[in-house]
Amino acid sequence: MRFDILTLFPAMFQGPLTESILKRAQQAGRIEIHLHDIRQWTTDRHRTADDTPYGGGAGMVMKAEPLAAAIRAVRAADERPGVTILLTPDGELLTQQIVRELATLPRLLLVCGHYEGIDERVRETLIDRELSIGDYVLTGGELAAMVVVDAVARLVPGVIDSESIVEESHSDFLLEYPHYTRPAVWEGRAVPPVLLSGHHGEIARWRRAERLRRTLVRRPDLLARAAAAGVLTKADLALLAELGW
Ligand SMILES: CC(C)(C)c1cccc(C(=O)NCC2(NC(=O)c3cccc4nocc34)CCCCC2)c1
Repeated sequence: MRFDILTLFPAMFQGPLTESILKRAQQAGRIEIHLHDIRQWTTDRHRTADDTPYGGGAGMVMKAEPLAAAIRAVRAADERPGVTILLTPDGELLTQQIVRELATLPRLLLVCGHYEGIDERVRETLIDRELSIGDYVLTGGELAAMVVVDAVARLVPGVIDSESIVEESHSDFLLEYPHYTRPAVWEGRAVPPVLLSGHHGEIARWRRAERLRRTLVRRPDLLARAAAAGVLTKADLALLAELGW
């Protein structure tokens, strides 16, 4: 899978995309990540990629010409068809289901807004899909792009060993069970005995119950989505009924 990231600040991506899993995945050729500095497509002496907003007001807006030229040039750089996504607070909220869908594509182009945003006419003509990573104010779309790359890349075959990808579809909806490791007692706090019992069936049931209970308590909205998606088993529903759901 190929990721193309279009940004005014390519240096921001050093680190998250050059370390650990994403670095190894690139070295193994499972994914390609290409960074593109939108400024490369400016044509004036000052390499102007942003300008003052029509209608006045504070801040700057990213100009249409350089950005459109960048998108068109990057698209043409590889024959694989790609989806051009604008990271924006106005976008559809990113969920694991959307991540799964994106991970099936051969190519993603991620456009990062900065300053006050991009010229609307680029959104109308060259953006296929708009995604948001959440409801808070950011200084740019770059971190959002990194989140998308991280979440999508880990689902690309061979990027992480399959057992650590929680394959069941309910992993899109249920929180994790609590994790413990040595020592068995830490500052007087013991590990739940079932986990030391060696009874793998009981351990699986305990973990499942913990996922359901925690999701019910902390994220009932996710539980509702799980139910709507039909990923809860009869046993789950019985247990949730016991918990008062
Ligand atoms: C109601 C709400 C969400 C708080 C809000 C309302 C109005 C503006 C913002 C905001 O943050 N504007 C700045 C801006 N943000 C983002 O790019 C961005 C933010 C959040 C999630 C994202 N996912 O992808 C991109 C995201 C970066 C600079 C270029 C203009 C966009 C936020």
